[in-house]
Amino acid sequence: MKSALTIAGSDSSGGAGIQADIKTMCANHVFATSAITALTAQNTLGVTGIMDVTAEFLAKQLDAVFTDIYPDAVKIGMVSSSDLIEMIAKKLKEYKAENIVVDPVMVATSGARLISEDAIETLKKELLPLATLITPNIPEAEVLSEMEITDEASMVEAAKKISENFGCATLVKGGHQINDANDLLYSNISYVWFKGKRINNSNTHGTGCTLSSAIASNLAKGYDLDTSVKRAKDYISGALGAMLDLGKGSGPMDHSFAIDNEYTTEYEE
Ligand SMILES: Nc1ncnc2c1ncn2[C@@H]1O[C@H](COP(=O)(O)OP(=O)(O)OP(=O)(O)O)[C@@H](O)[C@H]1O
Ligand SMILES: Cc1ncc(CO)c(N)n1
Repeated sequence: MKSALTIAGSDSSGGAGIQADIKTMCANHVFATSAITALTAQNTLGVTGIMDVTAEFLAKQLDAVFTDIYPDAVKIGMVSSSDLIEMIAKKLKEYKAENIVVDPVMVATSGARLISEDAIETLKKELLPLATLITPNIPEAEVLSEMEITDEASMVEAAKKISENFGCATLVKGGHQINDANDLLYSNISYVWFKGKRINNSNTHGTGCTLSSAIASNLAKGYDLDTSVKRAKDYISGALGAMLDLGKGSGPMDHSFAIDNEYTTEYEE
């Protein structure tokens, strides 16, 4: 069985972060290992507390995983401080990690800030150049490209800028669009749209974490980038379309849809 490592924060409500990543990897038939960057006290209404691990303890987790169950892909999510980002970059280089998907998490669905201002600079300098793929949502793509995104043409322009600046592929996610949910993949000087029908479901807690973990899972299984994004887009559409409604705010998605219905057949290896 292939394995994927998630380096991310814990979400006590189970909808985003490490918990979403592990559920997604499992449902995509990949063994999930983890290195936790922070604990968050969080539910569908918001984040009430964040406690970072130390860089030394993060390094211990990464050493434990890389020296034993070497990952076929790595997904990186919430990393709030510069010293943690620097440690991750150091370890990814040391262990020659491959298939690295970076979800540049900045703000939670509920609006809470999950990265410090100075850490954004470290992310750009140290981590993004190591990525195979970066998966910003529209506000994150605006920060990384230093331009405004107002339509599909500016999504393409921003994705191109990010790819050129950091030397990797970029998927600008369209979850924040008004009418559509179209994601744009820019890689090797060309681009492709992954068109999604917008699902009328306000329970979108953890969509970004889930999508990036599904992409990492498919890369771990050996699919090329385009196919991995296509399969991940199908997965997120299924998980959102299952219309789970838990909690008092923007609730989590249903990962068991992939186990319960014919979707399993498509994803069986
Ligand atoms: N209502 C929706 N209907 C269909 N697809 C959606 C919807 N909302 C988000 N998506 C899809 O979910 C994926 C994640 O996109 P989104 O832009 O929501 O990421 P994000 O903002 O990083 O997520 P998060 O809320 O976890 O931070 C994308 O593939 C996007 O197209
Ligand atoms: C731990 C964690 N990571 C990422 C997100 C982004 O959705 C979140 N809300 N919580």
